[in-house]
Amino acid sequence: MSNATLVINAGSSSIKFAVFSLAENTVSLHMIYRGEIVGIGYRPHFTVHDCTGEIVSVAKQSLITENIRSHADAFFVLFDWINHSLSEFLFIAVGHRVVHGGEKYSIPVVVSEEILCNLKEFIPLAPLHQPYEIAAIETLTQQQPEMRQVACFDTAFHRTQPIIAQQFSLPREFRQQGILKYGFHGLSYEYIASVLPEYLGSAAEGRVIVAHLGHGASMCAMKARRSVATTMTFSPLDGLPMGTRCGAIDPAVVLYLMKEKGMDIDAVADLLNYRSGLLGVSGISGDMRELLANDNPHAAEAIDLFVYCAGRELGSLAAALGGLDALVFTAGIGEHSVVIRERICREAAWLGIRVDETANAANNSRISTMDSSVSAWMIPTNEELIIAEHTIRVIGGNLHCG
Ligand SMILES: Nc1ncnc2c1ncn2[C@@H]1O[C@H](COP(=O)(O)OP(=O)(O)O)[C@@H](O)[C@H]1O
Ligand SMILES: CC(=O)OP(=O)(O)O
Ligand SMILES: [Mg+2]
Repeated sequence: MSNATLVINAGSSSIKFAVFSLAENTVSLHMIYRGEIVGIGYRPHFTVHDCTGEIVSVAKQSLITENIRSHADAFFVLFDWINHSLSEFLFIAVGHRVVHGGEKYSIPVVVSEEILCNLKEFIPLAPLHQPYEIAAIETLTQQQPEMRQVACFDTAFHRTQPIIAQQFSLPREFRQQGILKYGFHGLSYEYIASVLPEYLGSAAEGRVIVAHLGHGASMCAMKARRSVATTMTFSPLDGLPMGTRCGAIDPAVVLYLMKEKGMDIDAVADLLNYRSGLLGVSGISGDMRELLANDNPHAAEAIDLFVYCAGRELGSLAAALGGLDALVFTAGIGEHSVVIRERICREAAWLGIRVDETANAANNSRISTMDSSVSAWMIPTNEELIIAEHTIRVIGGNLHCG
């Protein structure tokens, strides 16, 4: 049996996972399997790839996949696959993405009963993520009580931001109560920051905006590879419009809906989290790929709004950085949608970005022309690797990555 670590990354519409083997003495990490259950709740699909990128399990899963209607179903299918297919590995630890760590958790931790209790307090702030991440930890605790489980937080990367970027203009006592701009997608940004020099060379230490555009979407302004500002704030609801989330909205809209339209808290929460964004505006789907393939004008309107908001947020983050050296696209939409990348780059032409249509269409890493004063890039994210590295370090491994 060889030692391995399992990583679970529960997103709002997907559960991604990866298995890393661990060499006995050197403790170096090698990814051996990577898989995902995507489209949970609308069009579930389960795939597993080996380290060469070959699909090792999918066709056989199609029957099971039909039964995945919720994150709970997805975990059942995933753990069943792991128990049956990975019996040659001895898992020494499991690393989890946990979206909200609040003020208290700014570094990864080994999960205890007390920590789990604290993390449950953040469920109302991240209802599309935190419950599923906690469910994954609890399911594993039941199955294997001795397993060390490490929580790695999406919020942690942003704790380097200047206080002014983390503050709301509310009376001081609210800050003491933890009403702060936390920021999210931090594990993805941490990975991108770690590989930026490989792509950008010395420009990696300059002013870079990373656009994590997935089912949830945000942007992060980095100076010298550290977060200085981001579009998501107190919860993963703020900033850009997303698959089903509204993004930035005047808080008076909430007050109006409740006071004048008789909507209660649950109805408003449901509206803003599950019925808005691309889904709400199009009335068709929250999935960017489906909207791009649909010729209904409402689909086009939802995409136009997404691109427009991304363009405006880019301007705001460039202002926070005092200029811009590079723009990086990542996550589901950022990595795969040639059209959205090109349109956002065109919105940012005034900042000095000139998209290279051929390079963009070919999904090259560099997607801007060589004479573009601000370079643009597509860099696939790898939240799982960052989680695995943290997990091994937290349990005391002396890590060299491979
Ligand atoms: N080829 C593509 N073109 C456009 N959008 C895509 C493409 N591939 C994936 N996407 C979009 O990426 C989003 C999912 O991103 P992902 O980062 O995997 O999600 P999650 O936030 O659940 O981790 C969906 O909106 C999906 O439609
Ligand atoms: C924080 C967040 O929105 O995550 P995801 O993009 O995985 O939904
Ligand atoms: Mg994600």
